Amino acid sequence: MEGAIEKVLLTEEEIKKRVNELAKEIEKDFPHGDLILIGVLKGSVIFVSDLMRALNLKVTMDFMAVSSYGMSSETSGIVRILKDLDFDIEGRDVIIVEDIIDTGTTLKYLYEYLKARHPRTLKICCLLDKPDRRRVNIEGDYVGFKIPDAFVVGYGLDYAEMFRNLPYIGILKEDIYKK
Ligand SMILES: O=P(O)(O)OC[C@H]1O[C@H](OP(=O)(O)OP(=O)(O)O)[C@H](O)[C@@H]1O
Ligand code: HPA
Ligand SMILES: [Mg+2]
Repeated sequence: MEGAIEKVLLTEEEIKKRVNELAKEIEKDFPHGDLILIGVLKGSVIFVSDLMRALNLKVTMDFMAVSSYGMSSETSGIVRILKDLDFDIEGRDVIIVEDIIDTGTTLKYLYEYLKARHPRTLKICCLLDKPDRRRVNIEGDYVGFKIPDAFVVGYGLDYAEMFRNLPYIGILKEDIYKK
């Protein structure tokens, strides 16, 4: 697996430190807790599980499954909902937890979709942000790292479903996905 990585962009330690900082920012904004974290399957699974444990607050979690990349390294531009929420979010404080904002297509769609259910607040927490690639206007409220325009894997992020289990975030070698 390591042979497919061009360069380590963020080490396990750097990620851990930043996740703890993000948790502190969220605690400051929601001191009374009672938050719903919505993880976006599957990429955010590792991040949401670490973030949740770093939060010293009353929180619950739910998941949505959407897919726009499929087995490719380019977005299809079409977001499909594969699994909706299990719980009502009306009047609740909700944070969407994502691994990455790339073109913004996925989050823009999800944000509008969830906003229509009238949560009290709706925020976005994403570990990675690739601003150079943005196609639609959407920003994270809590952002871990701004990264350059390169296809990254690890810590939940995949290429063709692989590499999600790398403990760090690495840039994938171009010949892996340009074949
Ligand atoms: O800003 P965008 O260009 O929309 O890209 C970001 C989205 O793409 C990836 O999901 P993917 O569709 O690959 O599903 P996955 O989480 O199961 O890997 C990633 O996890 C984000 O959800
Ligand atoms: O750089 C990326 N890596 C993995 N999945 C992604 N989905 C959007 N951008 C990326
Ligand atoms: Mg993916």
